[in-house]
Amino acid sequence: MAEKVALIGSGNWGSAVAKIIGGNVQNFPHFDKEVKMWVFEEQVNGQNLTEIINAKHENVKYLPGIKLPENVVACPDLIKTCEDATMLVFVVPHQFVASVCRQLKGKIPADCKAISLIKGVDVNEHGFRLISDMIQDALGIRSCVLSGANIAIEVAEERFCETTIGYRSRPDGELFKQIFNTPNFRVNIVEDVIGVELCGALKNIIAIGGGLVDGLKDETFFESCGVADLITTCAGGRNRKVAEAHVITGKSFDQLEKEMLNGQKLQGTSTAKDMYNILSKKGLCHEFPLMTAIYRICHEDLPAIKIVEDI
Ligand SMILES: NC(=O)C1=CN([C@@H]2O[C@H](COP(=O)(O)OP(=O)(O)OC[C@H]3O[C@@H](n4cnc5c(N)ncnc54)[C@H](O)[C@@H]3O)[C@@H](O)[C@H]2O)C=CC1
Ligand SMILES: O=C(CO)COP(=O)(O)O
Repeated sequence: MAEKVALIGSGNWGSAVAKIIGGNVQNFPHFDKEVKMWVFEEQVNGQNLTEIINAKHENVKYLPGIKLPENVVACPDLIKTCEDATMLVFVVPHQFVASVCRQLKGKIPADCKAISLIKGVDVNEHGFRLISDMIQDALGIRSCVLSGANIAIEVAEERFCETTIGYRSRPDGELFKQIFNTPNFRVNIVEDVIGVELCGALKNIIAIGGGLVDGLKDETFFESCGVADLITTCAGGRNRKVAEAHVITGKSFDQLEKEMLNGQKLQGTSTAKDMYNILSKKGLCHEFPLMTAIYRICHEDLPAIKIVEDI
């Protein structure tokens, strides 16, 4: 039996992946050539968005300027979009997943498979749940996840990038890879749904922080002395080289400095000590947990793994 893909969502990212999936299903004999895409219906210039998409093969509101393959068919009815599908691609903003799942509950065959491209988590009074678990719990089907360093318009313009699929069952991971992988959108699959999904959800909070900091930042940080030097030193400098060797060999920083640097001097270890002395005198260590943890690893035999726990 042919696999049939349905897309649940048609926003910026949903439309970009519709372009990829619509193209890929045509390359394999075991995929049905039609890909239905559920569109949350709305009016654009007095016309239904689904009708515009099906006439122009373009999501003029959420991904303007990008042509979608003609086998991608926009559908305003969620149930009709999914009723004959064997592979569901969830790509709605995370706040709408619960209502989508409620509508689909009991209407999806048990042998259907899902993948979530959604970056977010579901929080309630008992704690939090992965979106892929929400889908699994509601529909009784297995769900993979896909997440990566992917900006919708860049992917739609076929600029090179990679992405990660996390699977629970390897055949699911391999099957979903077939509908996403292209020469310019390279998919790697890993057996770690939780890791892939949490990376995608939590990075969005840090992205807000990144924007806030950029907004506040003194221009000096954009000179070579700022972010550029930070990236350079973390990638190729002596401080990072010796710190990595400390983890791998278990030897002290002083010993490694002698063994590896042939008389050259590490600056980070002594500066960490100088800064720690100032921070502890001023009672500010708790406000600088990264600097404090690094000082303790360098000078107080704190295990390196504590860099994660202490911050
Ligand atoms: N845009 C991007 O570059 C990327 C987005 N993502 C993730 O993909 C997920 C979906 O994002 P986008 O496709 O960008 O969507 P989007 O940000 O473009 O969201 C708008 C979509 O939500 C729909 N919508 C509005 N009200 C709704 C409702 N009540 N019920 C259901 N749908 C409703 C709209 O019709 C539209 O399709 C998000 O979790 C996002 O983090 C992941 C990677 C890249
Ligand atoms: O997930 C994304 C990049 O990986 C898209 O990020 P934004 O939702 O902030 O545009």
